[in-house]
Amino acid sequence: MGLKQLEDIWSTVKLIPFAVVLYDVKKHTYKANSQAQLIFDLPEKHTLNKADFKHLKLSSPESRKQFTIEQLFEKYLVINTNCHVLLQKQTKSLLLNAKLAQLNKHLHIATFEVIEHNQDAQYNFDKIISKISTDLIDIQNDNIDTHIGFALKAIGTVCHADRSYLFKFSEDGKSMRNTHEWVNQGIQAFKEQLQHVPTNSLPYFANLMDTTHLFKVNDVASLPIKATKEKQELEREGIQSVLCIGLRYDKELVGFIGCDCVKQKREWTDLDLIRIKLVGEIIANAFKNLNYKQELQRIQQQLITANQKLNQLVNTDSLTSIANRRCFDKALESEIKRCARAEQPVSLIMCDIDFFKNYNDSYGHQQGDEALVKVAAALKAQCRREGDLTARYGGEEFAVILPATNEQDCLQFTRLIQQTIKAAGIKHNKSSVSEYLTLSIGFYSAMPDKNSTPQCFINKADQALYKAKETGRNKVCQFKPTH
Ligand SMILES: Nc1nc2c(ncn2[C@@H]2O[C@H](COP(=O)(O)OP(=O)(O)OP(=O)(O)O)[C@@H](O)[C@H]2O)c(=O)[nH]1
Repeated sequence: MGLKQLEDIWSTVKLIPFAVVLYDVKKHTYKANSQAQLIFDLPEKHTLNKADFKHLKLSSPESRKQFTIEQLFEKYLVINTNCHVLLQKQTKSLLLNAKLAQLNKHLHIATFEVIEHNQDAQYNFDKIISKISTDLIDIQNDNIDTHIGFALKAIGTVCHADRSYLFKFSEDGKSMRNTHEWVNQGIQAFKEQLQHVPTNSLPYFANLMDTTHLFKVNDVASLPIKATKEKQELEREGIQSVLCIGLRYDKELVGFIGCDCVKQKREWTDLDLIRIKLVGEIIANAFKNLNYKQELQRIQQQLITANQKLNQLVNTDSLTSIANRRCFDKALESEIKRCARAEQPVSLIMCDIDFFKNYNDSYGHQQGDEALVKVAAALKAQCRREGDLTARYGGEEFAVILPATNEQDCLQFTRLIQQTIKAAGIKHNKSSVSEYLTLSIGFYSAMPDKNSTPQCFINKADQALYKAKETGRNKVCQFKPTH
């Protein structure tokens, strides 16, 4: 082909109102009109070569496979004369609709139309998708609606729709409900009206959803006769084009995600389909995760409650509901250590009901039990400071741990115990010390050090209690070391 002929062709085709690139297969040279120079950042040269296109990153938006301008002409022309090309520049990316044609044996032509300016950060689809998936991965029940709202807005905007939404089918599949909706400015929302839509009121739609999980209508006006009900409903909502994709949960169809075009019709592209499907799958997965998470939380809570109950059970005396011996042993050990570190005294009181055998014999074992409950409650009521602990040590013997309490304060405390028991007025006609039930009390107060043991405290308080019993009962004795 002569140069003159080429220039003649170029002088015409460069005027096409799109970006135009001409490729001379034989010479491996290119021509680009001013729009193509602008879109591809090409130098304003009469003839270009491969090197002038080197900075371009071209890829297929579906497969992400990269190719050069040469490959676009040579390979893609054979496969497809009409394709989408993703052009990535340094700061932005553009989605182009490319149309390729062979003008003659040596001359190929490509026109490019920008169909999407992806540079707007908010709607860069990749960014949106990664944001939606990250947001929805660790979703909590209280913010799922916000994230779904964002995802619907994103997909609606990216697919140039006026409305996007989620629908859920009822358990029995007999009705559907619009759960989330995004509408573009000036577009009427229909969510409130679409809460209990019987599935059989849209049989054509329901059948397609069931079988293909897809309802794609580029022009509502051209819906077939068998879709009359759907056509009526879509026209009532002012919809010109609609695309709905089924959502599945454990292989079961649970709902669908969809986009409507109201202001103008849309030829839904494969890319629209891929994108809506992707967002739908992310949302369906989020619901799945949320369900798992809620179930897990419920089980965890049950375990925590069961554990708390168990803990309470193993540390509580079943008759008196105060701390049992096990709990006492743990508490005494830790209080001794804590007071040793804080250089504070610890007091241990041991109390034993006087003539309790006689009490049981006289009033019966059951009333004996009731007396034990009353004594336990009276002792517990005196323990008002944090760390104080009353425990049933065994049988009719009780112990009180008073951390950070010296011997004077402990003595005062034992007097209070005596008064409280007296005030309880539990009749005991078989006691030789009083007509009421009384306690013998022994205590030991000391400043613990790192070598102090619980056993040492127990032994000494016990010795004091023994002394109280030996020397008349209904009295308080303190352990004093003999020098
Ligand atoms: N009702 C009842 N009695 C109990 C319980 N645990 C121990 N006892 C009784 O408490 C009595 C304790 O008797 P002893 O150890 O002889 O002492 P005491 O009769 O209180 O005499 P002193 O301690 O010497 O004043 C026994 O008869 C036990 O059966 C209990 O849970 N319920």
